[in-house]
Amino acid sequence: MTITIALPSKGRMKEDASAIFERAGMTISAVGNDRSYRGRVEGWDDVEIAFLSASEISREIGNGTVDFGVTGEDLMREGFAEVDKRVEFCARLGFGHADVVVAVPEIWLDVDTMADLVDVAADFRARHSRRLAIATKYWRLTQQFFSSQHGIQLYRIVESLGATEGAPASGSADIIVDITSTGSTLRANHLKVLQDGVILHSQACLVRARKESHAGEPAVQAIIEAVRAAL
Ligand SMILES: Nc1ncnc2c1ncn2[C@@H]1O[C@H](COP(=O)(O)OP(=O)(O)OP(=O)(O)O)[C@@H](O)[C@H]1O
Ligand SMILES: O=P(O)(O)OC[C@H]1O[C@H](OP(=O)(O)OP(=O)(O)O)[C@H](O)[C@@H]1O
Repeated sequence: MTITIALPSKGRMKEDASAIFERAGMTISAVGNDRSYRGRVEGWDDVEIAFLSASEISREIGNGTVDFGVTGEDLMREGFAEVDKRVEFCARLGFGHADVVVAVPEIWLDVDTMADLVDVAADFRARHSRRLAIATKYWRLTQQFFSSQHGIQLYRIVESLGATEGAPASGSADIIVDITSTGSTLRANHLKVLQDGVILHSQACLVRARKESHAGEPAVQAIIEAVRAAL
C-alpha cells in the first residue's frame, strides 16, 4: 500500500514541516524538478509526498484523499464537523502557533468576558434593532463557540476573507473572530481579546485520515513514531 503524506508547499509552515521530517529520518526530495508537487522519502519506498497549501491539506485529509498531512488544527476544526471521528491528531509539532480568538473594540470598556457579550448582543437587539455582527472566516468555530458553548443566538456572521481586524473600524462588523499570534495586528486595530475569548489554541499537527486500510499497516505506525521521536 502506498501512503501519501501531504506537506505544505508554501507559506509559514513549509520549512518547519520539512525540518521535522528530516529530523525524523525521513529525508524528502522532489520528484522531477524543484517545482514539482510530488516528492519521495529516501528509504521509504511505500511513501509518497504531495505538496499542497495548508488549507488544501486539511481538506484532503478530511476527505481521506491523503493518508497523513501537516496542517493547522484550526483549519481541520473549521473545515469539518466532528473532525475527531474523521481524523486522528497524531502529534502537535510545536510550530505554527496561533490562537483563534474573539476580539472587541478596546473602547468597549465594560466588555471583558463572553458573559458581557451576552448582554451586548441583547442590547444591540433592543437598542439598535439589529444583531451583533461578527466578522470572521471561521464560521464553524464561531457558531460552536457562540451558540453551543455560550448560548448566544443573537448575532450575525459577516464573512471576511482578509483584513478581518479592520472590520469594526470600517463599520462592516462590530467584533471579530480571527487568528492571532503576536497580537500586534489586534493592537494596531485597537481591538482586545476577551478574557475567556480564546476559542482554540492552534498549532501545526501531524494528522492522519482514519481509514480502515491503515489497520495493521506497519508503515502507518512507523511514520507516527518517527515524527513523535523527532519532537
Ligand atoms: N500569524 C498567523 N496568521 C495566520 N495564520 C497563522 C499565523 N500563525 C500561524 N498560523 C497558522 O498557519 C496556518 C495557515 O498557514 P498559511 O497562512 O501559511 O497557509 P497558506 O499557505 O496561506 O494557505 P492558503 O493560501 O491555502 O490559505 C493556519 O493553520 C494558521 O493557524
Ligand atoms: O497576531 P499577529 O502576529 O499580528 O498575526 C495575526 C495576523 O496574521 C495573519 O495575517 P497574515 O498577514 O499572515 O495574512 P494571511 O492570514 O493572509 O496569511 C492573521 O490573519 C492575522 O491578521
